[in-house]
Amino acid sequence: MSLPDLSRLDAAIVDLDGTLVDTLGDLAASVNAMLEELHRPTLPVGQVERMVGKGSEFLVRSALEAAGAGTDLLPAAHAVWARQYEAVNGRHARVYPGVREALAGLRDRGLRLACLTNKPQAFAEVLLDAKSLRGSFEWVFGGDAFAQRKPHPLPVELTCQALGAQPRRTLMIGDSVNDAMAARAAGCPVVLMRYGYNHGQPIESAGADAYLDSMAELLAPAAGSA
Ligand SMILES: O=C(O)COP(=O)(O)O
Ligand SMILES: [Mg+2]
Repeated sequence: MSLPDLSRLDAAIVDLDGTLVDTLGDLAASVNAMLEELHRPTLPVGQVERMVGKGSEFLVRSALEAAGAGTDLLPAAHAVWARQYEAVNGRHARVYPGVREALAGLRDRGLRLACLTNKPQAFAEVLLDAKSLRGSFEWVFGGDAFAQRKPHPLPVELTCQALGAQPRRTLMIGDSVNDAMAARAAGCPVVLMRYGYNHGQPIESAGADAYLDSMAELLAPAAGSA
């Protein structure tokens, strides 16, 4: 476990769901509203949690499978989910402790910041605005911004380019193995938050440089405080 030396970094790329904002309440509410509309059984929140992090198509497909529905419903179901999510986006969501402090501290130290999420771009922009986080980032890139999404390295490489930073000097901050795999393959150091969503798997096996309980630990690693 080695915490990054901020003086050796020019930029940071920050994941959204499970890293900046706890969005599980909105995601579960919208998935279950979709299933109800499709006359399917709803799912426990803990089950929905394991489906978060690989984008909305994966979320909807996994929910349909878990509810015993055929994936031939996928395009129509995704449209239903998107309408439901738009209606609740931000309502049950909360910014994790330490996030605002960490973003301000990273910016104060001269790091350029981008948010890179697998959440659809439009929903990401609305959520970040609603939580007064949009202004912290020079760029916001959603799961539909590029030809590939995390865990593919392409979105990380293109975000580094947008920030004008070399991958080895750009820290990925995430909560799941998708963030770690994308960062590693792009050549970025990576830290993962323990509080997020990792498909029901232990986060410590995700291959990060460090695992944190609060993003604020990046600013004062010795204190280890939130
Ligand atoms: O929409 C999702 O799957 C969540 O995406 P994120 O963890 O990359 O922000
Ligand atoms: Mg995430």
